[in-house]
Amino acid sequence: MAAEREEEPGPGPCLCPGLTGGERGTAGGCRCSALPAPRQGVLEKARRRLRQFDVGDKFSRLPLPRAAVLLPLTVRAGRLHLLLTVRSMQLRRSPGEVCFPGGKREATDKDDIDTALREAKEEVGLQPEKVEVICRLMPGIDKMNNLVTPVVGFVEDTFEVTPNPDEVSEIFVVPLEYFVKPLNYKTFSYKTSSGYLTRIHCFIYDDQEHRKSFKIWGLTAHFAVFLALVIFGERPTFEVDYDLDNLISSSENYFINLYASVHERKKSNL
Ligand SMILES: CCCC(=O)SCCNC(=O)CCNC(=O)[C@H](O)C(C)(C)COP(=O)(O)OP(=O)(O)OC[C@H]1O[C@@H](n2cnc3c(N)ncnc32)[C@H](O)[C@@H]1OP(=O)(O)O
Ligand SMILES: [Mg+2]
Repeated sequence: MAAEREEEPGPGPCLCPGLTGGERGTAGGCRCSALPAPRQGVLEKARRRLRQFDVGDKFSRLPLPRAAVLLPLTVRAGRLHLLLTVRSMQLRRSPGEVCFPGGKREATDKDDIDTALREAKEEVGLQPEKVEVICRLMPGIDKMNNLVTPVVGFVEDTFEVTPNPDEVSEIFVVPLEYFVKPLNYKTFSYKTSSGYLTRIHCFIYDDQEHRKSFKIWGLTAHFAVFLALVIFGERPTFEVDYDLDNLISSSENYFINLYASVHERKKSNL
C-alpha cells in the first residue's frame, strides 16, 4: 500500500524528545525533523499523552504465556490513523478476523517490544527501524489466555506494507477518532473462558480506499478504544468499562479483575 501524502507547509523543528536516547524510546534514529510542523504537533501531543500511560514491564512477571501486538499510528491529512490487518483464512486461530500485527513471544525476544516489532516485520514487512516505539499500554488477555501487551509505535505514512500472505490477507487504516466516535457500532456482553463478564465493542468501518467494510471487535477493538481514550482524553459516544476521570487506575483495575478470574480458574482446574 503506497500511502498518499497530504499537502502541508514546510518542515518544522524536531519536537521529539524520545529519539535521542532513553531506555527504549525508539527503535530507530531520528528522521522526524523532516516532517512538516502540523504533523509534528499531532504526534507530539499524542506522544505526551501516551507516555503517561506507559506500563513499561510492570506486568512482565505474570505467569501467563505472552504475546504482543504493535499498534502502528500514522498521520494522514493531519489526523492520526491506526493500521490494522485481516488475518489469513489459512490460520488455525481467528481466521479472517481483524487484528493488529503481532503474535506469540519467541525465546529470542528480549521483551514485548521485541515481539511486537518482530511480528510486525514478519506479517506486514514493517522494518523495526521505521517504528518509533512510544510505550506499552495496559495488557489484555486473549481467548487462549495469552497475556497480550499492546506496544504503541509511530510510523511515517510513506512506508510500504507488504502483507505476508501466510498470515495476513489485507491491511487497512482507520482514523483513530473512529474508536471514540463511530458511525456503526454495536456492543454486547461476553463471558470469557474464565467466567469474567465483560463488554465487547464491535465497530463496522466502511473503508473508502478498499471499498469494503471491516468488522473490528473483541480484543483488537478493546485496544483501539483504549488507545483513542488515552490520546484524545474525550468521552466516547458509547459506554466503556472505565471511569474516564480516572483512566489510569480504572484501566488497571479492569485488567487486574480479568487477570484474577483467569488465575482463579487455573487454580480450580489443578
Ligand atoms: C472476545 C475475546 C476474544 C476476541 O477478542 S476474538 C475477537 C476478534 N479478534 C481479535 O481481536 C484478535 C485477537 N487476537 C490477536 O490479536 C492474536 O491472536 C494474538 C493474541 C496477538 C496472538 O497472535 P497470533 O497472530 O495468533 O500468533 P502468531 O502471529 O504468533 O502466529 C499465528 C499463527 O501463524 C503461524 N505462523 C507463524 N509464522 C508463520 C509463517 N511464516 N507461515 C505460516 N504460518 C505461520 C503460527 O504458527 C500460528 O499458528 P497457531 O495459532 O499456533 O496455529
Ligand atoms: Mg500474528
